[in-house]
Amino acid sequence: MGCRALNFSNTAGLLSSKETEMRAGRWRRVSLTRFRRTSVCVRQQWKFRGSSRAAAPVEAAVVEVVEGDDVKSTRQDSAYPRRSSPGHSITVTFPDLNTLHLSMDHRHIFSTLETVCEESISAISMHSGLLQNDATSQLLETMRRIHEHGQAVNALVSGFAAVYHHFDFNTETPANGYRTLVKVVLSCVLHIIQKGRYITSSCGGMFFRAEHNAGEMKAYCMALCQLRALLYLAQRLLNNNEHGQLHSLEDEGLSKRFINEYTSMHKACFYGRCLGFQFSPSLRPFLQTVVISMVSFGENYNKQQTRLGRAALSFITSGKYVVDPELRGAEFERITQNLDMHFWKNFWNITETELISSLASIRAHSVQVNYTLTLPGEPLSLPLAADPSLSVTVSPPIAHWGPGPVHVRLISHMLRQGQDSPELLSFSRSEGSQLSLPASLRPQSGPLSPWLLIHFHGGGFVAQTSKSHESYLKSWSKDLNVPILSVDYSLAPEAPFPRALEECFYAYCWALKNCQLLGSTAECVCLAGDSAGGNLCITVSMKAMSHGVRIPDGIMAAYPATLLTTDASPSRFLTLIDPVLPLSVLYKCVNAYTGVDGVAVQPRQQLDSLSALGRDTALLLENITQGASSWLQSLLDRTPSSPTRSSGGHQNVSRSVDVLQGSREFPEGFEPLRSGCLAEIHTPCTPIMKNPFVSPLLAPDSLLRGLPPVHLVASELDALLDDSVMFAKKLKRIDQPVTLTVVEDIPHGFLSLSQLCKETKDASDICVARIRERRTHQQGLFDDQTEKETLPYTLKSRSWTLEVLYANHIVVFPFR
Ligand SMILES: CCCCCCCC/C=C\CCCCCCCC(=O)O[C@H]1CC[C@@]2(C)C(=CC[C@H]3[C@@H]4CC[C@H]([C@H](C)CCCC(C)C)[C@@]4(C)CC[C@@H]32)C1
Repeated sequence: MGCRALNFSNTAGLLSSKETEMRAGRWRRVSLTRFRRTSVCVRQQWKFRGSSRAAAPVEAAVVEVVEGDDVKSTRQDSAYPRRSSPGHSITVTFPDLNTLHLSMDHRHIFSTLETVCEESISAISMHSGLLQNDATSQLLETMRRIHEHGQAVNALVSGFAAVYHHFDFNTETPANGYRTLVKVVLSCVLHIIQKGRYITSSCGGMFFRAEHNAGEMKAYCMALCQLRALLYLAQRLLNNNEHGQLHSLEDEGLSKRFINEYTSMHKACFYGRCLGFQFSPSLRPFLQTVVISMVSFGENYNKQQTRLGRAALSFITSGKYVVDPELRGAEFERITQNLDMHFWKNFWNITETELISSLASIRAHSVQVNYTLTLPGEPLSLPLAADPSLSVTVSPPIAHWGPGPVHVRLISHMLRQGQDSPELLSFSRSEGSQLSLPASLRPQSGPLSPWLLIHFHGGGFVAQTSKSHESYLKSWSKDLNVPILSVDYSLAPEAPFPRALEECFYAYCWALKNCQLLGSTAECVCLAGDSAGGNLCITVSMKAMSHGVRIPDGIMAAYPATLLTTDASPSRFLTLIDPVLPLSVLYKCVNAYTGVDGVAVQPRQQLDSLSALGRDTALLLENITQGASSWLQSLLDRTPSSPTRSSGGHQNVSRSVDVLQGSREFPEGFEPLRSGCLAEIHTPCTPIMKNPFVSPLLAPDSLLRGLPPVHLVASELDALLDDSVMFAKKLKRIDQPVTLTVVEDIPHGFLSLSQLCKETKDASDICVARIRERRTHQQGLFDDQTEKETLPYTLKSRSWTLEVLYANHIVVFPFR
């Protein structure tokens, strides 16, 4: 058989032939290998033209072909037995199932869900007949529940779909928390459809693993039930809020009630089998690794003294969480609800251990300059922006423990003038091997760059450093051909607000004054930051305005936190299901930064890393022995009725919280699943949280007017999406220059994951392009001939291509 195109009438039974034709232009041809006379198989190779989803693989699909060219039915199934016998090759036009829901009406999805439920119920009943065992009856019960949830969720989704466009930033950027919730629900339903189809078609087979499939379905059923609860909460929010407003700013009581609900709701199902179902498939293995590492680290957290020791022990105990997703989910829920801030600081800083940072640096670009510097805490005199003949004195950071130095890291792809000057080197800290190179071995220094990028890292104000963000900064320095100064501000809870802000502002002013030492003429200075760092970019600029010093030429804030109050918003409901930012952890960050936890304030101690490493290594052997025995012990101890396990169970969970029974956030007859362990969320709403320098979204217009152009790059599946949407709207309302780009399918913190897959790399490239846009504005800088000659790798020519690509990255949301 030669190559020919199949006339395909229905994909996964979800598209009508008319729609199929309409969307034909979006499909590409893929090659299929023929297995038997009537079936063909395609694996992980569907691509969607011109979309950021381009590389998203889809699990295997089986297409059944009847006579001629017509496809009778299609199934998607990762577990479908694949025979590897070589066969004929045919070509079929096939859409990406991942993008299918983008082009579909949600009603269609729900009617398919209904059919799938009915078909699977009758197939299971038919095949199991009188010999129903535990697993098959569980499966039947689960399908019935899904059917019921599906009907209720369908009505809710229709309600949101009718109004959610009112909350968008503009028509080109259709994104807000309501749309996100709907998208997450539909993604869950599509997973159920896919698994349901498989069950229907294979439950009669000899190799059908009823118990495994019942477990999978049950997990998705629980997820759907909890998502239904979130939709009810979001519906309340929608009814309560003013037109176009996403946060419940006017009603603190409502947020408190939501938080009470949240604390008791079951979450483990989102961290077990369904972990990261909402994200791009290429990220799921990584998320699994992070969650497994986290629970193993958490289990050993109180037992061990050192980070390295804990890491080794965690590695050993992680085995049980790999094989048992329910146990993993329950443990993750327990950890996120109860462990203290220091656990998160330690775990989030795990990337700084020698082993992980050297692994990460293997793929990172190499740079000629990577120095850590300590800026002395001395007053600076800077010219007034309004009248440069006058000057203003900027005092060093003083909050909480008086004047002190500020730590920074200078990263530059190429060595430039000033960067090897004795004056700069006098600020250097021990790290940075290039500094010790004899002059003869040092690369020749290039010219000063006309611009400078100042970076503030994320990490919830409590964790991470410029080093954790080094890998993407190195490639930015190359792509943008710019020196980058990343600030290692002091972290909470030891250093609450305003210490970090003061340090960042001081570093900004120092860089303006000493730009030549950093290899720049500072004709164009941009600020960039992610998450908590995005917040600092905005607040540092506000501080520059209020001090009368020069403001930066542009801001690029990736998924920034702009509102640090406890107000609910639809995207914030994602914290119930998000493995990266669970609500209880966010609260701990906010409380630490705003000083609510009242931890004793003390200057940051710089640990002598060499002696720490020595001590770590000494304890490592001891830990490994202990770890191995404790893992064996835990395996022996495990019984099916152990308390941790039972919290993942359907029935146990729903009965576990009597206190909240009868709470009426939900309609009669519905109750979400409850958790076995309550989260401890301490939520005082203090005035400091409303301080505009903590929550710039609440800043009066007068404080925001005069800000430089702000480029926000947010993630559609991020709990902080609404923070970006509302901040962009606020700036637009007062005619401030602002752009909002929303990327799909990747979580909060995607910059830290930019080496992981194409989607995160593309998102990082968008951030680069947004920063580059500022430079494009400064035409003069671009025409600098010396710059072009000495730097052949400048990506000026590529920027056009990228700009075309970006248009596709702006979320095109289908559910209007
Ligand atoms: C019920 C509704 C009420 C809603 C009320 C909401 C109230 C919330 C209020 C305010 C919100 C704003 C608070 C401040 C937000 C700050 C956010 C903020 O800055 O969050 C960052 C926190 C660190 C992190 C999670 C992140 C990004 C990347 C992550 C890193 C990626 C890889 C790293 C792993 C450790 C690597 C492991 C390797 C291994 C295989 C062992 C990992 C996960 C470390 C943590 C970071 C985002």
